[in-house]
Amino acid sequence: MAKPRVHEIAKEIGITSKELLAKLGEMGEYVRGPSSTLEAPVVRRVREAFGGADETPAAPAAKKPAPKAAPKPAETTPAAPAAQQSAPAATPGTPEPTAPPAAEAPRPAAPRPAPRPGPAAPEARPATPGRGGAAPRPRPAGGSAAPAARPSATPGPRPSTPGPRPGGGSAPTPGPRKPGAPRPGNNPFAPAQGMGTQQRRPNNRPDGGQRPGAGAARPGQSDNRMPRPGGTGGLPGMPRPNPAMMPKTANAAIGSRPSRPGGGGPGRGRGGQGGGGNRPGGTGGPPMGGPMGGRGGGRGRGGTQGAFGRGGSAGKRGRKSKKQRRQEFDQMEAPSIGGVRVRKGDGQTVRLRRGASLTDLAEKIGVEAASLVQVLFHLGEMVTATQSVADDTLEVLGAELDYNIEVVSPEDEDRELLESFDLEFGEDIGDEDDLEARPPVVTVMGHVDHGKTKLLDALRNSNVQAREAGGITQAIGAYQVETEVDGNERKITFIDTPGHEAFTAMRARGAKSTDIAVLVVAADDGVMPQTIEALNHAKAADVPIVVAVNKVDKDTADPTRVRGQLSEFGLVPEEYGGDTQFVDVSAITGQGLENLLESIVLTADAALDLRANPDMPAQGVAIEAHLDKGRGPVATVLVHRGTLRIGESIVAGSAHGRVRALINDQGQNVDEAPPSMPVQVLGLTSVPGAGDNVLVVDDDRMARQIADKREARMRAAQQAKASRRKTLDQLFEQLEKGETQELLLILKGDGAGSVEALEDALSKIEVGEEVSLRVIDRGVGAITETNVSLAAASKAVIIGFNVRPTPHAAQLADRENVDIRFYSVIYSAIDEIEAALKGMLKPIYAEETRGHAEVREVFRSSKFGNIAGCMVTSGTIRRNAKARLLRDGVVVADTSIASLRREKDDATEVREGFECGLTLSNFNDIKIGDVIETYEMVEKERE
Ligand SMILES: Nc1nc2c(ncn2[C@@H]2O[C@H](COP(=O)(O)OP(=O)(O)OP(=O)(O)O)[C@@H](O)[C@H]2O)c(=O)[nH]1
Repeated sequence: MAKPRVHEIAKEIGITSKELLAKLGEMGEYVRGPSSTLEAPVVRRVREAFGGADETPAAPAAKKPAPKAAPKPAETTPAAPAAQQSAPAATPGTPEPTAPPAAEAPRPAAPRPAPRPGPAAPEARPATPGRGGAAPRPRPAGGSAAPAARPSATPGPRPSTPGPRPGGGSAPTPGPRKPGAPRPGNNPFAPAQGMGTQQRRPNNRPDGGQRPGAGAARPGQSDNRMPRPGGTGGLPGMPRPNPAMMPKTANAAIGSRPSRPGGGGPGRGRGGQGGGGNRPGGTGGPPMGGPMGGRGGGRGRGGTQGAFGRGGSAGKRGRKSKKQRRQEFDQMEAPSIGGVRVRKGDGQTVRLRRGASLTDLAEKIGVEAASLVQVLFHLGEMVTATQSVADDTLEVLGAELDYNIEVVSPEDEDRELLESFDLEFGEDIGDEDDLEARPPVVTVMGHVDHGKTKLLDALRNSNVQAREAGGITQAIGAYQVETEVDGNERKITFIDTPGHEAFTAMRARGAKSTDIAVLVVAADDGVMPQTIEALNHAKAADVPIVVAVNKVDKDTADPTRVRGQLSEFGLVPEEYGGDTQFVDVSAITGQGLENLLESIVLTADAALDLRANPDMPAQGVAIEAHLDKGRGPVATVLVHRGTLRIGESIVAGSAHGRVRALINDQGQNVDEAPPSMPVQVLGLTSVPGAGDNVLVVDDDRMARQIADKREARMRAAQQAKASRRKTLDQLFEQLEKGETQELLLILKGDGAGSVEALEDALSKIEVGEEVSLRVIDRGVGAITETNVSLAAASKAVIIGFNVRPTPHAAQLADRENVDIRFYSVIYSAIDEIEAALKGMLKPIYAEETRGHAEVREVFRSSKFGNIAGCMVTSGTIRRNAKARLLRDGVVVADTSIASLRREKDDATEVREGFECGLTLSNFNDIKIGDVIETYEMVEKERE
């Protein structure tokens, strides 16, 4: 059963393999090489073509039309030839998709290319009919052909495929395809017609893939289809009339595109129906309503097969599963939102990360991202498919489509991220026995001017520990004081940033940095609005409150009143039977400070279980961070659990690094920081944000990976925010104002010092108020992909000072068109950037009127809208020129000349005194008497 190979047949015929391959090519058979095998029908056709006897039994000589025809179709079905011819004929008319097959020349009408309806065509048709499929053939007409084709084709071919196919049905049918030259596969339309399919099937050729459309049609598969009973009749396609299919998704929606010439022919009209319409081949299909239409239409060439397959046989190809079909059907019935058809959901929950794009959503709900873009557009927002979209926008869109969009919170997302590294943040490892008491962390809040800062200073200065150590307290964002309670030395950590805003901002970032709130109320002023606000913030965070009634040294102080006032807000003093500690203090005299410390400790003991496992990789929160000259990024970390040590790899938000040094609140270097101890951490590669969580991980690599992922996520979230902010209105506003231009820079240097120095120097550049410079990121080390992505997203320029980009970063920069400038001398960097800034000074433009035209007539055109018949009354009117439409001297529209005609010809310019016809971009409401004024914005020299 071995199939003959090309070189064998070539030898048999007496030609070279190359010649035979060329001939096969002409016949539309794409065979890979001399050792490729050939299917029997092909062999037969080849022999015929070379005057040999047709050995194939199946192929009834009769059918085969002329030698010419013989070739192609044969592939598949020997018998088919004749039939196919018909098909081909039809094809001719149609445009050729791929057309490689052109070669088929032999076929009547030079298959594909030629639209010409070969004489053969007609004949062919007839043939088809016979097969049952006849009717369909309508193709001849060309467009309509499609439909017809399919049916016929299908039917015909299949049956014919006697040989190969089992039930081929009309086994005898000579190779239908042949004739028409344009084998289905080759024929662009084929898909629609179904011819293609068949052919493919028939062709079991190994090389099937080569066929244009054929790829899919594996021989075997084809066969399968054929056999199908239903299919056989030739109406294979017909059966499936399933309209649903036609409308393939996207196409369906749009559906109406006019059909391509080829495909559409007659059927076109219908084309609209199915998405198929659009496709060349497809078009035809739909009309038929037939089965094929559906498929073909939707998938385009390749798809065709599937389409047919269905009808005929097995859907094995798998082109479309039932589910897919179902989807298509759904889609077809999908409601139209703003003219866009998008399949709706059923209230399902779809989880999306913050900053997800429409493409992400589209993937999850199985629709085209482009449709979502359109739907969103109709909902009033313009975003691209890949742009990050704001949470609420996603939710609104989801609601519109009947999906419950769940935007995964940053906290959840971060938890998932850490989990992927087998890390867990926020929990102590081990059991009860591993836990040890830790100092409470306190935040001081209260109304403005009630003495928060003063109190924090007083507490710090009263710090016994500091005094004894002789250290100088350092403002590192937090400090610890010691106090003796019941004979025990107890520590308390104060966060040095007073105010509930900072407290809440951190909390909003998921950082639980405070155990107890000290609410400062000036005794002379009493409870004030921000006192209540602070109170509410503390309550919301479920943090116990200690009230410091301050300024009791003042004559006007009335501590009792404060107690009474706060009682009304639920803070009842212990002395009144409540459970809130009130302490009278004076930040000035130091009165009551020790009592305050004691109350804090007692409250912590009474209300909280402040314990942590000190023997685990440290976890905490960055409460402050900045870029220090010389030391690089410095972060003050409050350790929550575990003990932070020098040399450990840490990740802090999207920053990472290895702990190079730890400095306590007295400026002393320490080797480790246990729970609740604030320390400055040196060694990070970038500056984390306040509130970022900090954790020690196994190694630098893991730290970097986590940091990079967080960075990417943050960027996406930022883009989402930014994108939301940029409405058209705002854009216009910006344009109109044109006041400021900003040069965004990302600085990368070989050391924190040089980066600092560069930033410093840059900040001193001044070229006027119109332009400014902003460093949006800086760092030490090579320019990374992260830097480039940020630059691309922000349209920033990267300055590399004695550093180079990594290979990947360089490639990305190329791709994204990111400008990277390298310097090794700080002054040349400054000079160049200064020049760049000057170059950004907006050019000055002035408007110059070019011409006027008066509307004398308005012609309505279904194709172009309203066309203004004008007389140019001054200057010239140029196509594409900016234009205003004035009505009674009032500007009704500011647009441009979309098209311009003089008489019946397109014109680029029409001068004064001539008549012209024109249309305006996006403006249709033209009336007689309107005046169209064209103008140009001309750049003027700056002085
Ligand atoms: N007499 C007296 N004055 C105080 C006391 N505490 C603070 N002050 C004064 O009150 C004023 C405000 O004190 P701050 O510590 O700046 O108050 P704050 O609450 O931090 O103010 P903001 O930072 O503006 O919210 C300053 O002039 C302090 O000197 C105190 O106990 N007694």
